[in-house]
Amino acid sequence: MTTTTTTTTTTATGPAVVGFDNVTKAYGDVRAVDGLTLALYPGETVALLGPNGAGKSTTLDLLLGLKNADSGTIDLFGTGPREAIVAGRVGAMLQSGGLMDEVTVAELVRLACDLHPRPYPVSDVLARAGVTRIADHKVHKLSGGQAQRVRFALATAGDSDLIVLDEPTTGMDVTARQAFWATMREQADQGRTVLFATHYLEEADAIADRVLVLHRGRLLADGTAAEIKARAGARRISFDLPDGPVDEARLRGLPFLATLTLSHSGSAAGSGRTVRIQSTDADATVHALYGLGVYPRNLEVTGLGLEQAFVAITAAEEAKQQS
Ligand SMILES: Nc1ncnc2c1ncn2[C@@H]1O[C@H](COP(=O)(O)OP(=O)(O)OP(=O)(O)O)[C@@H](O)[C@H]1O
Repeated sequence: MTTTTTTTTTTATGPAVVGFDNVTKAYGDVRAVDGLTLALYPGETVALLGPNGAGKSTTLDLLLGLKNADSGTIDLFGTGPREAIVAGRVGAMLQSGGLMDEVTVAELVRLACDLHPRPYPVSDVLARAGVTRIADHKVHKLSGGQAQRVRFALATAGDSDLIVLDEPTTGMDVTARQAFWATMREQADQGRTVLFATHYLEEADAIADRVLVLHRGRLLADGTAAEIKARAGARRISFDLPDGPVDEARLRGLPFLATLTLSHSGSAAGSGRTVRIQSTDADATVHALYGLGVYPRNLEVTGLGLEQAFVAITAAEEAKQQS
């Protein structure tokens, strides 16, 4: 089966820092990563998206040398993953990365700094990750969100060129998330590459310069969030109808309709109906709407959000594979 991907228009600066060339990794019959080819460049913030089981964690594990590929090659900074990690080129924050028990946050961060070839001062690392206040707390007594911040501190203990994050903000509150992403943006602005896997599509939309969509171990889409949304094709149309009879069947007969919902919107000014449509050709649908003699109020035509685009793209791929 061939899978098409959109072409990225991300401005690549300099040679690739990460290269996957036709990489495959299977667990028994399951191809967790299936012929993956991609390149990442300095200064990019890249979101790795995909439904559960798409192969995101396996891809990151291969990148970090925690698993070996069955075939294909992985290049990091002109070497293999393990050499790059030993050289301190990569900082990583993994989903389930166990933190040592019985040590304090400061002790653990100091250890990570000691191990890094180009460490930052411990106090800077603690401050950047927002854990100075809990520096003398025992690691095993931290809340989920605090433990995530400590993992973040460990990933930024030294001057690495690539930062790899697996579901980094899980368990963080809104303030911690915002501070976290502001720091990551700074890291990317300084020329580092930030690669993160996430299930929070609004984060990917807001943060990432480039979005990779994985599906069953294959790269389904690669582009900016705007390109991915445009690729999904559909647009949303919403409008209000004044009080009075509505011929719902005629509305449902509009061309290029994917979905239609009708809801009542009672207000002091009177009650009416709000119609929400997803259309694969919004211009034609709106034209036909006027043709029905319907005069919509507050008409809005907007693109899909990244989340809806993601669902549309992955559902279309599922349908293609099952047909
Ligand atoms: N150690 C393992 N042994 C057997 N199968 C595995 C193993 N690790 C992953 N898999 C399978 O490989 C596929 C890809 O898993 P992976 O964890 O990489 O996906 P993911 O995109 O990170 O998923 P999630 O979003 O749920 O974390 C899944 O079908 C998973 O069940």
